[in-house]
Amino acid sequence: MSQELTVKPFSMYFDLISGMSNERSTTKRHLSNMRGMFSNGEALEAMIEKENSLMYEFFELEMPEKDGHLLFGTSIVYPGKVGNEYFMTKGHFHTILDTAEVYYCLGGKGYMLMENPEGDWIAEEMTPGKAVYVPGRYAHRSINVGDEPMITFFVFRADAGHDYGTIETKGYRKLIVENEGKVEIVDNPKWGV
Ligand SMILES: O=P(O)(O)OC[C@H]1O[C@](O)(CO)[C@@H](O)[C@@H]1O
Ligand SMILES: [Fe+2]
Repeated sequence: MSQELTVKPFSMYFDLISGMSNERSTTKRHLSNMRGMFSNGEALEAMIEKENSLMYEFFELEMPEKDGHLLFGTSIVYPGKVGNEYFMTKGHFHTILDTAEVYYCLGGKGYMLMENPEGDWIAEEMTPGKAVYVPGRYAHRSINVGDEPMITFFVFRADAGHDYGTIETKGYRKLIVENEGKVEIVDNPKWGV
C-alpha cells in the first residue's frame, strides 16, 4: 500500500484561547535556540544568563512528507523583546520553494514578515480573525508586538520542508522593533553580511 493511503481521517482539538492541544506536545524554542537571529546578540546572551525562557512553541504533526498531504498545527509566540526587537520565530523558506502556507490568527497582535529572494517584502498585520496567505517563494516569520501570546493556526503542504540556512546566514531584510513606544519596521543593517 502506498504511504499516502496509510493516513486515516482524524481530528485534533486546539484550545481557541491558548492555542494548545492536550493531545500532543509542542516543539519548543527557548532564547538559547535563537542565537544569531536577533540584531542585538549581547542583549540575548544577557537574557539567557538570567533565564533561558521560552520564546515560542508549536505543534509538529507527523505526516508523510508527500505532495497531497497537508500539515497543520498551532504556533504560540510569547511576548517580549531582545533589545528593541520583538520576540519572533526563526523564520524559514520552504525547501520546495514554491509552496505556500496559510496562517489564521487566533489571538494576540503581531506581524507575518515575508520576503522573497527577488527582494519583495511585506509585513502583514496579524490580529484575531485575520488569515494571511504566504505565497510560494516567500520566507515567513511570526513576530509578536503585543503583550499577550500571539497564537496562529497554520496549514502547509506536508512535503514543503524548512530551509533555515538562508535566514541564518543572511538574515531578514527588515526588522520589527520598538522605537519610543511604537512599532517600527526598519532596514536590517546586517542583512546579507
Ligand atoms: O520554523 P520556525 O521559523 O522556527 O517557526 C515555526 C513555525 O513554522 C511552521 O513550521 C509552519 O511554517 C510551524 O511548524 C511553526 O509554527
Ligand atoms: Fe512554513
